[in-house]
Formats: sequence, structure tokens, C-alpha cells
Amino acid sequence: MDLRALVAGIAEVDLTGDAGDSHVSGLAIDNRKIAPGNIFGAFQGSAANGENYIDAAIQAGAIAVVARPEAIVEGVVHIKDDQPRRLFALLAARYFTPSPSCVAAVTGTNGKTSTAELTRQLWRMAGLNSASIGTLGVTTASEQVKTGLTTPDIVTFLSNMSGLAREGVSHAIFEASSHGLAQYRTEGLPVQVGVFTNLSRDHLDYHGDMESYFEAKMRLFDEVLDADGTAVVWADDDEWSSKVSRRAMDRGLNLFTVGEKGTSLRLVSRMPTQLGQTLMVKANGNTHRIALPLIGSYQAANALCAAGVVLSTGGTLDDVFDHMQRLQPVRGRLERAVITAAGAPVYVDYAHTPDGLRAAIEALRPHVKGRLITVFGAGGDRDKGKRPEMGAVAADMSDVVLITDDNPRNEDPVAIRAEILAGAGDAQEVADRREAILTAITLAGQDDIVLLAGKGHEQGQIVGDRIIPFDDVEVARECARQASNEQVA
Ligand SMILES: CC(=O)N[C@H]1[C@@H](OP(=O)(O)OP(=O)(O)OC[C@H]2O[C@@H](n3ccc(=O)[nH]c3=O)[C@H](O)[C@@H]2O)O[C@H](CO)[C@@H](O)[C@@H]1O[C@H](C)C(=O)N[C@@H](C)C(=O)N[C@H](CCC(=O)O)C(=O)O
Ligand SMILES: Nc1ncnc2c1ncn2[C@@H]1O[C@H](COP(=O)(O)OP(=O)(O)OP(=O)(O)O)[C@@H](O)[C@H]1O
Ligand SMILES: N[C@H](CCC[C@H](N)C(=O)O)C(=O)O
Ligand SMILES: [Mg+2]
Repeated sequence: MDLRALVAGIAEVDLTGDAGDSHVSGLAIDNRKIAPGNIFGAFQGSAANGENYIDAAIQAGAIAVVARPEAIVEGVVHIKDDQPRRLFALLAARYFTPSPSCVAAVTGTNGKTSTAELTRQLWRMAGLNSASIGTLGVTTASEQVKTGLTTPDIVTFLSNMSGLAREGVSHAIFEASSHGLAQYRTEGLPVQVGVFTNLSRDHLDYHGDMESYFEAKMRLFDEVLDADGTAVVWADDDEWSSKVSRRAMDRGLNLFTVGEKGTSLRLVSRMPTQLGQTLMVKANGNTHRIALPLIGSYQAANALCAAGVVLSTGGTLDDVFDHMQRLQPVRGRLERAVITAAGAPVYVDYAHTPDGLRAAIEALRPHVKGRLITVFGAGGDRDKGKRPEMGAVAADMSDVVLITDDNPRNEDPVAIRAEILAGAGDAQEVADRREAILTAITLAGQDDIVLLAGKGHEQGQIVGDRIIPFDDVEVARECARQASNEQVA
């Protein structure tokens, strides 16, 4: 495609001479990734100003630069816009084609990865070639490739979407994080369904306050979703659900509400069983019984949101409810890592917000006869205000709490732990995560349950710029072996 064709109808650009005839060979938002013939997107970011790299991008062969009108672009085409990220996304979407014919997006503080993964599974069980893009990476039926972020940058996102379509994927769902939405990382391709799971405290370091955080999420329904699309809304978030539904209705979207207060899929009752739960769900006037093989009300919520997506994209009630009974667990979400020699199950969960921690503990509580022992920390370079709140939730709802490290990044781990401890009453502090896990496992008796929260599927502990290999599930198994050997010795 030449530059003239790429910008036509999207941007007003001065293409005097033969500039419009240049062949566009790709797009990049980082000058270090520019190849000859690329278009460079120069954006002002939170750590750097991309406009400072315009000259370097041109040196590397950029033929055009998308940037604010006031940026200085010399010698190549300047594609000017006050919102360069938005305009760049539109050009990238025209470049990276085709895309899967059916695309859905999920936003919310917690439950995005789970809802995306469960939707992918339900589509697949319906015989569709499906994929998801999110925290776990790009996932298809046969492989998983990490991207590093929940919502990848726009070039990675759109190039992956078109790659999936070329491989035959017809149905794709992606996680729209608030950072991703605010930075226009997922624009340009048609999105038929948007899901809202819930909103609670997280990422206030970036968004400032809850209203701004909420508004960032609402871009999904206000702008990203197709005008004739469907909003699947979890109806039981008392503070935010009705606001989301109203936004969706104001824009004339189809509304599909799910939950105890939902009307499209009404959760009538929920009974925990040993390895899962029985849901009674009312839809189209009939009540259906679903044996969901996942524990915890939060997993029921995510599974019902996933059902909402599939039902909004052509699935039938009977099929979807039947398939829900065969869902596989999502990696690192209430994953049972091991049962200790004493008989205590050890669960790994990705809870990294106060509300997530509450949800994970509530999920396990019906299964605890003795004590619930919770081990967790909080990530560095992230919202500090959530730390004492997480401490308070863990202390109020667990019988024993061990505070440890979770990705300190560039912060002092001692200070992070102190901030959690400020809300956590008489919680114990065990700095080293492996030692904390071993302590919990050694403490746990046959009626107890251990919860290792915060890292879920993660494979490393981020300390400064280093990533030290660390997998909660593996470490739990190793510690269980060690504790058992020490008992025998
Ligand atoms: C705060 C944040 O969201 N940062 C992300 C964002 O940075 P930014 O746009 O502010 O960019 P910047 O680093 O300030 O640089 C500005 C521009 O200059 C360019 N640049 C920069 C340096 C250089 O040498 N050359 C160059 O061209 C950059 O490519 C960028 O376009 O875009 C970058 C490029 O895609 C990301 O790498 C970066 O992720 C950082 C590492 C990060 O930690 N992000 C986290 C907070 C994040 O995005 N998390 C969300 C939510 C997680 C969840 O709750 O699920 C996610 O979606 O993962
Ligand atoms: N519907 C829900 N309601 C409350 N808590 C939930 C819900 N779903 C998940 N959680 C909690 O949040 C954790 C993370 O879940 P998941 O990975 O699905 O969320 P996410 O929104 O993708 O998170 P991230 O923002 O890191 O991408 C879970 O391990 C669980 O503790
Ligand atoms: N996507 C979330 C993941 C947090 C996971 C936790 N282990 C941490 O490092 O804080 C974030 O970037 O805030
Ligand atoms: Mg996620």
C-alpha cells in the first residue's frame, strides 16, 4: 500500500511531489523498531516523549511521522493531529488487515483475563476457531505467546489480530485495560461486544481518582465498541454497573445484563460443591441448572459474562450452558498447586487488589474447616493506596496472614511491606516469598487451606530491572516436599 492510499479519508496530509507514492512497509511507535519505509508514531508518554526520537526515526528510514502539529518533523511527511495516538491507530488498522470477523473486548478491574479465557473456551467448544489477547498473551487452541502487557501496544495488538485472522481465527476476545484504553492501544477494528466485569480500586497512580479510572474504562462503550454492538454488563457491582448500563443505553447499544440483578442471564442461586458449584440461571423465562466445575462466586461471575459474550455472538442457550459444565480452570486463578503432606490444599490466585483478595478469600472460605492462611504482597511502581486496603482485607478475612514480596520493581520492598502492614493488624512479615510460602505450608494442618495471592500465572519476581524466575505453583510444590521431608527427618 502507498502512503496516499493509507491516509486517504483518514488524515489531511500535504503529499506534494511524489511523497504519496512511497510504499509503506510497516508502522512503529518506538524509533528502535523503525525499518525503512515505516511510519513512526511519536507520542508524549509518561516516561519519555516520543517526539524526541523523530530525528532518529527518520534516520532509520521512516517515511512519515504521526505527531502533534507543534512537533518538528523535517524532511519527511508530517501527519498532524492533536490526538496522534488515535490517528495512528486508525492508520494502523487500515494497514493490518484482515481481522477476525467477530471481535469482543472485556474491561473491568478484575476478571478480564478469566472472562476472556472462558469465552475463548466456550467459542471453541461451539466449534469456532477462537483466540484471546490479554495478560496471558496471545492464546489460541494450540499455543500461547506472551506479549508482556495485558493490552499490548497498538502495533503488536493489530498485527497479532491480523495474524490470527490469517491463521483462520474467526472469533477473538481481548482485554481492554484502562491504560490500553487511555492510550488508544486497541482501536480501529470493528468490535461487536464489550464486557464490563466490575470496578474497584487499582491503578490510581496512573488515573488519579476513581472517576477518571472509570471514564478511561468507559471509552470501550462510548467509542471503541461498534454503534450497533452489545454491552454485556455484570449487574451486581452496586456502585458502577447501573452507570455502565446507562452509558450503553444512551449510545443505543444492545444491553445484555448478567448476575443476580441481571435480566438477560439472572443468577437465581449458587451452591458450592466440593470441586465446583451448582448455578441456577434464569434466561428467556426458563430456569437452567449448570454444574460449573470452578469454585467461588467470582468465577461464576466471569463464566456468566463469558456466556453472555457467546450468546451475543450467535450461541444458543442449551449449547452454552452445556459447554459451561466442561470449562477448564484458568491458569493462576484459584489454581490448586498441591495438597501438603498434612492434607492442606494450597491455592494460587492472581488477586492483586483489595477487591480481588476479598473475592479469592470468599471463594475459599466455604471449603475451610480450620484456618485460612493467606500469603501475599503488593507490586512496586504501582498504586500505593491499595496496599493498606489489601492488608485490611486479608487480616479481616483470614485466620493467619503472612506479608511478603511481590514484584518490588524499583521500590524498596521493606517500605512496600510496611505500607501493607499498616492496614494488616498483627500480620506476620516474612520478606522472602519462598520462605513465606514454606512457613505457611509448615503451619498448615489437615483442616487448613493456604492461599498464595498476587502472582497467579507469573513466572518471575521483578526486582529492579531483573526478573528472577519464580512460579508460585512450582515453589508451593517444592515447599510441600521440603516440609514433608523435614517432618519425616
Ligand atoms: C504507564 C504505561 O502504560 N506505560 C506504557 C506506555 O508508555 P507510554 O506511552 O507512556 O510511553 P513512554 O515509555 O513514556 O514513551 C513515550 C513514547 O516514546 C517512545 N520511545 C521511547 C524511548 C525510546 O528510546 N524511543 C521511543 O521511540 C515509546 O515507544 C513511546 O511511544 O507504552 C509503552 C509502549 O507500549 C509501554 O511499554 C509502557 O508500559 C509500561 C512498561 C508499563 O509498565 N505499563 C503497565 C502499567 C501497563 O500498561 N499495564 C496495563 C494494565 C495492567 C492490568 O491491570 O491488567 C496493561 O495493559 O498491561
Ligand atoms: N469477577 C470478579 N470479581 C472480583 N474479583 C475477581 C473477579 N474475577 C477475578 N477476580 C480476582 O482478580 C484476580 C485476577 O483475575 P483476572 O486475571 O481474571 O483479572 P484481570 O482483570 O485480567 O486482571 P489484570 O488487571 O491483572 O489483567 C483473580 O485471581 C481474583 O482474585
Ligand atoms: N496487571 C497488573 C498485575 C499486577 C500483578 C502483581 N503481581 C504486581 O506486580 O503488582 C499490574 O500491572 O498492575
Ligand atoms: Mg488480565
